[in-house]
Amino acid sequence: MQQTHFLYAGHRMSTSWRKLKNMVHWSPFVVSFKKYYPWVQLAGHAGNFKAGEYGKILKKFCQCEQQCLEWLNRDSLRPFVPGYYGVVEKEGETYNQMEDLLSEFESPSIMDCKMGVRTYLEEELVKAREKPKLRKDMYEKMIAVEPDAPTEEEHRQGAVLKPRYMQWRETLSSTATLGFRIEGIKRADGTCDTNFKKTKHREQVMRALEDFVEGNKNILRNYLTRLKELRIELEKSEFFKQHEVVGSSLLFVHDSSELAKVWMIDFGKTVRLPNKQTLNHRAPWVEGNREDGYLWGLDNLINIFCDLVQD
Ligand SMILES: Nc1ncnc2c1ncn2[C@@H]1O[C@H](COP(=O)(O)OP(=O)(O)OP(=O)(O)O)[C@@H](O)[C@H]1O
Ligand SMILES: O=P(O)(O)O[C@@H]1[C@H](O)[C@H](O)[C@@H](OP(=O)(O)O)[C@H](OP(=O)(O)O)[C@H]1O
Repeated sequence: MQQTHFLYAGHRMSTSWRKLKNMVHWSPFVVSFKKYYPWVQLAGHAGNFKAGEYGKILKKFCQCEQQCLEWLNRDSLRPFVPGYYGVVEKEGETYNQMEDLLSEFESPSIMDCKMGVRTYLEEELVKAREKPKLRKDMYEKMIAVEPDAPTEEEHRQGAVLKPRYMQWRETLSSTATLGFRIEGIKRADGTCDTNFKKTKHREQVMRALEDFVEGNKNILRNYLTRLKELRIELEKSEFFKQHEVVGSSLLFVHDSSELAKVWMIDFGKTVRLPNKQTLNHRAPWVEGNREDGYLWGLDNLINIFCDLVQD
């Protein structure tokens, strides 16, 4: 894999072009909507985004995401997802064009929370069993955080399977115990933190959230209201009932005017269930039932916000 060095967010990084993770892509471009401002990508794959039309961004095309965004734009969840504006070709690449959720804010603070108890699809598990693919990059990411985490065999191979890596990340963070995890935070002053791999316990999450809102109770209350509204809509949504929602995030955005909103983003691994099957998104996952724990995670998140508001 080709290695390269370059600067993002003021940090010198050494990594591959193909998969560049766990860093803030601080202003990969400037967007315009009433004003010009640097766009921020808190998580996800580098190079996935580009500036779109006025107030819009382009994300590398993924058919699964396109289908979800089209449906969601007609569903009761519409106020909680980015507006979708179709497929766009630019410089030989295909993109989904969507609303830039940052555009209505002034120097926004941003947080990405990955939802659910599971971050890989059941079909990924099946594939990994049929055709095991050893990942050296994931082994390296693993030992960088926990040198003793790999088994003897994994150490010998210098590689791990993807589901093994994903499960390790889930139990190291709050995904397995709370049904969500913080992926990254950008504060109003421009400082960023994507070092939440070991943020696992309720108290650690509470401290991170308090820090994110800088102790502002009005912002906490506004987020709590929005999260409760989202839960009501999720419980009614036809889309939500009929999909396994994995690897999707809630994007929290607020600014000093105390405007605070939350949207669902990233539907690259949100898959329609076969044969009219439905999920309740709270039942524990056992392989085959496809439950994702999304609502269980949202319940926990709402509980934590309630406690913070009352503190
Ligand atoms: N519509 C949007 N408006 C504003 N910011 C967005 C929007 N969509 C994504 N982002 C930013 O980009 C980041 C990555 O988004 P997303 O999770 O969709 O990318 P991805 O490359 O598919 O991620 P992953 O690798 O986790 O699948 C988010 O954390 C957020 O900072
Ligand atoms: O956050 P980390 O620790 O860097 O780990 C990555 C993270 O779990 C992504 O969600 C996942 O992409 P998908 O959700 O798209 O599977 C990616 O897999 P990948 O390297 O195979 O893209 C992992 O490397």
